[in-house]
Amino acid sequence: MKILVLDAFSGISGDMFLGALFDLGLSQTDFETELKKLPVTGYHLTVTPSSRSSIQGTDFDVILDDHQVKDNGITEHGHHHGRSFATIKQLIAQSTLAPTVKRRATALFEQVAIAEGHVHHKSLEDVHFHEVGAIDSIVDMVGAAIALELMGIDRVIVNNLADGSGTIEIAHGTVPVPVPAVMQMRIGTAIPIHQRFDVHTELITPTGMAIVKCCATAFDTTSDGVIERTGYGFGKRETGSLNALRATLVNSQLSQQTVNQEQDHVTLLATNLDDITGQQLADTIAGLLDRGAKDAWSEPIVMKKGRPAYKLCCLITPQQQAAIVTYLLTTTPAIGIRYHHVHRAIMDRQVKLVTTSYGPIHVKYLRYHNTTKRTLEHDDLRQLATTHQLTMADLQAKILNELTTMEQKG
Ligand SMILES: O=C([S-])c1cc(C(=O)S)c[n+]([C@@H]2O[C@H](COP(=O)(O)O)[C@@H](O)[C@H]2O)c1
Ligand code: NI
Repeated sequence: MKILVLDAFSGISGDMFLGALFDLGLSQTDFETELKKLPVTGYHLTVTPSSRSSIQGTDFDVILDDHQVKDNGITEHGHHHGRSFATIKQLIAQSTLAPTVKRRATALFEQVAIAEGHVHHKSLEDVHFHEVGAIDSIVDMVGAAIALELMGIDRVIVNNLADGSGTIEIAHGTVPVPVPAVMQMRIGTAIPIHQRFDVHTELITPTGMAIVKCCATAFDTTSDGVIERTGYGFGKRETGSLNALRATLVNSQLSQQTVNQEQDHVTLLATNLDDITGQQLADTIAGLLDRGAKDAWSEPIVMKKGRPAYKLCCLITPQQQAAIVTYLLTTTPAIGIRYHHVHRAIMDRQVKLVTTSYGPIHVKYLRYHNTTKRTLEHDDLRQLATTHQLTMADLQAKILNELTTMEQKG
């Protein structure tokens, strides 16, 4: 599973999010090919590597064509025109974008439209994105959904989310920070936001908040796995300190790689459930792994009165016990959780990205006293097998042979 961890110590905007994903390796060509599936013109994109505080990152910008800037939402008759939420929703629905991208992009627009509607006391149908803002918003929001899809992100975690303080001048006039649309989106959520009183401007824009609200599944948490890459997307505002969003790509399938001990102490939690749905069970297992469980699974059992049921289990550290028990008691029908402290014999693990003639592949090297093993990362193998039109078994044998030759050569 690929997890995107956003370190939002200087907030988040649509531009910062896309800048960070380009810095992580998102292809501009692939991104623009997808974006062109929407009939929107009058802009071009700039993706510029740059440096702030001596840190290399990426500046992303949507540049509007001249007539768009002059037009600024006013027709020659002096009337405001623009695209309504319904028009934009239809534009997305009628495109050839992937269904997951359509769903996510629409959800992002809906978040902003609902918030704007509340703040300005308009119905959802009456919320309009004025022409210039609409192009920028379409690129940022549809772009965010495209970027997550192209990068194969399964989960998003947001840490250290911060906003500034004071007031800013926008088209509406002087507004307080967090800006009204952001404040509105926070209603009904417990998304933790730290307000920085050293920064007297906006750090979280409405688009940034919509990305957080629609895409993030966990906040202020660590994620087990191998950190594959990290990147920085720069913000436009002068904040007096580094204005960047840091994005980190974590591969949780390669978790516990760097355990360098042969025995450890873990806690095994278990609960029997005869009233949980299959969907809830799968979500709970995903939620446990997301919260840092070393492993989580279910076992089919038969309970009293012949009831078919599931035993839900997970392995965690003793320090995680209180938080995970609370999670299970609040999100499942469980009314009690058994726990056991268990010892495990484990192999030393190290994961290396190895370049082979078939492409790069993660290899897990395992050792226990004199016993050694190595395994190839299944997802990488599947992807390379598709690329080279080989069966996975064939490709595995070829790559293992190549590794043996490499090792013999030293
Ligand atoms: O255009 C509108 S209606 C608008 C509303 C609000 C409210 O908080 S209400 C805020 N803003 C500001 O516009 C820029 C752009 O925001 P994006 O999310 O499109 O990047 C930003 O400074 C907002 O605070 C606009
Ligand atoms: Ni507004």
